[in-house]
Amino acid sequence: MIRLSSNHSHLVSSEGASLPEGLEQLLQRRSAWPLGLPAPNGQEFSAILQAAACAPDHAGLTPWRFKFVRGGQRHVLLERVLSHSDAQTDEAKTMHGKYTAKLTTAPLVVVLAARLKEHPKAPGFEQMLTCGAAVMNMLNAAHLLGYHGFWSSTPGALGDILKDVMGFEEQDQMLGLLNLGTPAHTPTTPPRVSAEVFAQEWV
Ligand SMILES: Cc1cc2nc3c(=O)[nH]c(=O)nc-3n(C[C@H](O)[C@H](O)[C@H](O)COP(=O)(O)O)c2cc1C
Repeated sequence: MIRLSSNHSHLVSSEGASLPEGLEQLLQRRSAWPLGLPAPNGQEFSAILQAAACAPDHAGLTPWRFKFVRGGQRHVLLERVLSHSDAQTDEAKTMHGKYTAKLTTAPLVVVLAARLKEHPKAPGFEQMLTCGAAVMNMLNAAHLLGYHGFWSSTPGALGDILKDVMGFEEQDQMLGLLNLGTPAHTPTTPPRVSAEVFAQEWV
């Protein structure tokens, strides 16, 4: 059994034994930006994608949809995005630099979407939570493989443009980008919030 340590700063087993290595590793996960090479290789990325399928999924609806882009193809995608009619407004033009950074910094970019269905037992919000869990599983899988990830938004028109350019379906809701790769320097990050802030035993 896992419990809070006496100073509530970390988790220990009830016997005071150290945690399983996998959990110790999980507790070290941090996002990082910017990301560069190396990126997960094909086999590693397959495992990362498969981790999405381990998300809890009420009624087994598989409500997440991803399209990914890597290497030189990121620049092909960027060109299609920047030349899209929705990217020609004055407002959108001010975002071109941001779109460029978002799509071409990390070596592997997964474009995330939710494809929700009507279901009598699994309402849309549950399906959306499943999508979040699927992405979180991918972040954790990447971390366990020694890479870093960064989940980022698609500001302005970027989400809708990617939806169109990459061939998502009309009903898909864009959920941002999962960037994968390796930071140039190990990020220094603040400590995590203590579990007692958000979880109390009800007695
Ligand atoms: C859906 C979603 C979108 C996000 N978009 C951005 C973003 O565009 N820019 C940003 O700085 N952080 C964004 N974040 C937060 C980062 O992904 C990251 O969680 C944050 O920097 C904290 O790092 P940590 O994961 O190590 O706690 C987003 C998070 C989520 C869940």
